[in-house]
Amino acid sequence: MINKKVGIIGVGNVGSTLAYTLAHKGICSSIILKDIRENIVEAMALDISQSANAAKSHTTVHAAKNANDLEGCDVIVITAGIPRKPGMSRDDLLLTNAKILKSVIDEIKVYSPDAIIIVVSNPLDAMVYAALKTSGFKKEQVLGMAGILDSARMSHFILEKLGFGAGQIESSVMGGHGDDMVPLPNHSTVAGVALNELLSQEEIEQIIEKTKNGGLQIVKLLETGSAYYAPAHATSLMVEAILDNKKKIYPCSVMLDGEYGYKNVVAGVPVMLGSKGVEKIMELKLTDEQKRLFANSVDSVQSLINVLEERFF
Ligand SMILES: NC(=O)c1ccc[n+]([C@@H]2O[C@H](COP(=O)([O-])OP(=O)(O)OC[C@H]3O[C@@H](n4cnc5c(N)ncnc54)[C@H](O)[C@@H]3O)[C@@H](O)[C@H]2O)c1
Ligand SMILES: O=C(O)C[C@H](O)C(=O)O
Repeated sequence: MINKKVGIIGVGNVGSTLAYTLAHKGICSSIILKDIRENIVEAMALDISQSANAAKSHTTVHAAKNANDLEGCDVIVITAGIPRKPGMSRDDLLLTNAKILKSVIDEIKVYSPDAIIIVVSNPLDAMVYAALKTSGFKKEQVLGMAGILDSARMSHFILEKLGFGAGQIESSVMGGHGDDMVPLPNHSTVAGVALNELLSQEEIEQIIEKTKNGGLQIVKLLETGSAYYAPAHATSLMVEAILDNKKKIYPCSVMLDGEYGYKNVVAGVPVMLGSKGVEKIMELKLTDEQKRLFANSVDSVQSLINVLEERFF
């Protein structure tokens, strides 16, 4: 924890909630916030710093005045970009957010070339690819947050159906963070009990569909943007695992290099996180049907990458 610095670029709903969460967990010595909305980011930094002081946390929180305030970050989280609104898919954000991401990466390259980068902006997997490509950083150094969120949503829907098991549900979701993500019921348990011993196949299918639509459900209700409490908490777990070299295994969006039979494409898979970032990719045993669904999801990410390659890079 000593002398660990976290940068958050994009201090809207997810970024500010993440800053608040990290400041209260006290897992880093300083947090630096950067956004194009200068007054807003200053207000956020003041408010979050004051709440950290109320909580007697030793984490300091500041707004970046200049890009060089990002110097020496151990981890930088990128949430800069626009969220979708009702009627939009995450993929509709592709070119707008890629442009924003590139400008952010240009600064990180100069001031924090050794930072581990966690991308949150959507469409997530394509943004991780864009961050890797524009930064030229090692593939271990750049990853995306989505799998922890999608798994938490699956746990929520399992709990909703069962009515018991709160805090004891382990769910697993792989693939791209899009409409064809791949929930894995056979790798999900309640206090170690297999899901199919607790729920019928039909109930499990309903949970899978609800999980895939979990983000959209909130977008429709909010009307002005997308979820942020669960995304921020999920990101804080990744930051913590990296800062504390915890070697925790979480589903994260990473560049595949032969794992699961794919190369040069990004998708969500279980990853060991430590101070070097992505320290290991774990290969789960998938059924033939899950392999087919994963291939489908990877294809969707690949088609976004193809658009970036043709129209952006
Ligand atoms: N990966 C996931 O699971 C996940 C979950 C939630 C949200 N998201 C995505 O995260 C992104 C942010 O969501 P949000 O709800 O916080 O949106 P938001 O609109 O509340 O915040 C985005 C912030 O980015 C800032 N910004 C824009 N351009 C910038 C730039 N060049 N430099 C610095 N800051 C810049 C904006 O000023 C704004 O404060 C969206 O793309 C959303 O789709 C992803
Ligand atoms: O749904 C969205 O657009 C935001 C995010 O990807 C989510 O899943 O909550």
